Amino acid sequence: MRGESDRMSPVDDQVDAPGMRLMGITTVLDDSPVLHRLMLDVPAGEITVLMGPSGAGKTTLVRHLVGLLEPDRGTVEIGGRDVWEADPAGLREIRNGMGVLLGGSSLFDSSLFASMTAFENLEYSLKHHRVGEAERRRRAMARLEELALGDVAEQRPEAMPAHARRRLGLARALVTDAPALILDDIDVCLDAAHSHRILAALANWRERTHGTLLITTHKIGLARELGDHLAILCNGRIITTGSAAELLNGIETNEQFDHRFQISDFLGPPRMEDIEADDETSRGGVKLRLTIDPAMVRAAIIGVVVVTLVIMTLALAHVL
Ligand SMILES: Nc1ncnc2c1ncn2[C@@H]1O[C@H](COP(=O)(O)OP(=O)(O)OP(=O)(O)O)[C@@H](O)[C@H]1O
Repeated sequence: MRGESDRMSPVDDQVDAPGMRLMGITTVLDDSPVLHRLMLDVPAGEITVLMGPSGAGKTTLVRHLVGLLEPDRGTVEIGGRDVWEADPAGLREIRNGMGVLLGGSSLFDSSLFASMTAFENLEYSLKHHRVGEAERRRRAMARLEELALGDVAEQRPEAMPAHARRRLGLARALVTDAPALILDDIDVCLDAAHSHRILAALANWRERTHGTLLITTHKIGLARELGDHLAILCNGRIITTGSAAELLNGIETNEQFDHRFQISDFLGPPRMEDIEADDETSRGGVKLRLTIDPAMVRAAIIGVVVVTLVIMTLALAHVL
C-alpha cells in the first residue's frame, strides 16, 4: 500500500513535471499596456517565485498560463506545448495536469463551488480525474486536515472566513497531485497561525509529485523560504531573475522592494507607442496574433454583396 509521501499523479500514472515558458508576451488591457515582450522560464520540477509591485502584471501572466486570457503577442508553453495553439481537447489535457489557485479571495477567484461543501469541492476534482471512491475520501480529507480545515469539511465555502476559503482553494489546487502547480497570491491565507501549515502542505505536495511550482506573492519572507528561483516582474517585463537570497538581500519591507525594483528600473512602464511600433515591424520571429471581429467580417460580406448587386443592376440597365 502506498503512503502519503508516495508520488501520485492525477491519474495514478507517473507524469513528468512540465517546464513553463513565456516568450515575447505583450498584453494590452482596456487600451493600456500591461506586459511588454515578457520572457520567463519556469524550470521543470523546481519552485519559481514571482514577485513584483502591485499592478505589475503577475495575475495577468498567470491568466495567460492557465488558459484564461490570450496574450496579444507571444507564446505560452507548458511542457513544450503551446497553450494558445492547443485545440479544446489539448487545452483540457494541459489544464488537467495543473493545480491552480487564482488571485483574490472571492468564491469565484478560488475556483470553488458555492453549492458544495468543502469536502465535496475537493472530491469533485478527484472524480473528474477518475480517482476511486475510497481514495477520493482519503486524499480529500488528508488535504483538508493538512490545512486545518478538517472541522469545516461539511461546511459550504460561503460560510467560511476569507482566509479559510483561501486555504480551501489551495487544498483544491493540491488535491489532484498535479505535476504543475500555479498559485497566484496565497498571501491572504498566510496569517501567522497558518503560514507554517501552508509551507508544510507545499513541501508535502513537492515530496509526492516532484512537480513544478510557480507562486506569486508579496511576502518577502515566503519568497526567501521557498524560492529556488525568484523572478521580478516590474513595468510589464521580467527585469531580473536569480536566487531569492541574492535578489532580496537587504530588503525587509515592501517599500524597500518597490524602491529597489520599480524606481530603479530606468525603462519605466510599457508605452503604447512601443507596442504599436512592434506591431509594424513584427515579422517572422515574434508571433503576432490578429483578432478578427465577426461583426467586421459580416459587414464586409454584406458590402461585397451590395456592390456586386449594384454592378449587375448597372450592367443590366446598360444592356437593356
Ligand atoms: N480586466 C482588466 N481590464 C483592464 N485592466 C486590467 C484588467 N485586469 C488587470 N488590469 C490592469 O492590468 C495591470 C496589471 O494587473 P494585475 O492584476 O495583473 O497585477 P498584479 O501584479 O497581479 O497586481 P497585485 O499584486 O495587486 O495583485 C493593472 O494596472 C490592472 O489595473
